[in-house]
Amino acid sequence: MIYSTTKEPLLKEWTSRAEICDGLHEPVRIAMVGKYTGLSDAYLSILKALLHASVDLRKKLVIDWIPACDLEDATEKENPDAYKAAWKLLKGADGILVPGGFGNRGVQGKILAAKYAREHRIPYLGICLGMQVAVIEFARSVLNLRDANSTEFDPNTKNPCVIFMPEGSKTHMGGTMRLGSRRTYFQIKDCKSAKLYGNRTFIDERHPRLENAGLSFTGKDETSQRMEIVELPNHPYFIGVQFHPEYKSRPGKPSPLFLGLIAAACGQLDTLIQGSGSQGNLSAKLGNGIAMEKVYQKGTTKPAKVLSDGLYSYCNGVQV
Ligand SMILES: NC(=O)CC[C@H](N)C(=O)O
Repeated sequence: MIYSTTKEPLLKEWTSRAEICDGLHEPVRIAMVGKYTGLSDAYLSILKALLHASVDLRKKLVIDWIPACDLEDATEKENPDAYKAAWKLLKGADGILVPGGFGNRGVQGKILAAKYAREHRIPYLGICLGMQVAVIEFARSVLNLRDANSTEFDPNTKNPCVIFMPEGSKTHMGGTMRLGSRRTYFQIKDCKSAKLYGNRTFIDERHPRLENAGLSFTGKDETSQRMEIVELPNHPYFIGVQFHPEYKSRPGKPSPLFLGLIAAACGQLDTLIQGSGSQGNLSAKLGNGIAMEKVYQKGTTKPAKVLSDGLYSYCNGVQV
């Protein structure tokens, strides 16, 4: 019975992606500044999302793992070699990603990474905690609120710029988070994140909080109480999101924000954004079901023709 219904597996899409992936040689270096850098599986969804986006843009993904603690002043004294190595990697990166996380350890290093990205105009994507540290850093450095902090790290801070949600637990890690797929409404049309999501008025992304002033809060929840997306409008690419876009990234359907990071890291963000929008036809199918139709040749900024079978490139899990 089974034989009569089984068809030839359709592997063409997968094999063509794998072939393209194997042939990629132009590197894009992304610094992953996290807490569990010795255990890459801790960031598996993010690695896959980075891979989906870089293969789509025909770049060979190189991940530079940077333990956030190693960027901190204390490490300079205790372990100068680790400190030097961490800063060398950060300074050599084309783009910086600060993923989600909990607890105090490494937070100062993540804040320093966000500061470096902001001041040196390096493309930055902050996810959840990565968004929160970007906001804390902005409040401290730009708004001069020296003790600005999240109440998760300093419950007594006079300048809380990240707060516990009133309905969540204040005692359990993770009790602070919104869970599942939630709607985010774009507040500003002319921002990079809205353009990358095809100029839609809202998106549904998955969560596993935030209030402030100064940065551009380009996406909020349906109550406009919770900040979901922050951007620095005058920076080449500096975006923080409270949700986790990596969960919706798929082979052939890369997450728009990861595509944006990789494109910005390669100096191709304008080309990518120009191809998006209701009239536009960017590359491949983006997350959230947005259809995109062009792919990019490696090393060029010109869209290339779609693969012969109309499918897009990907490889199955090769990590550098
Ligand atoms: N997923 C995360 O990065 C969580 C960030 C932060 N610790 C919070 O609870 O809001």
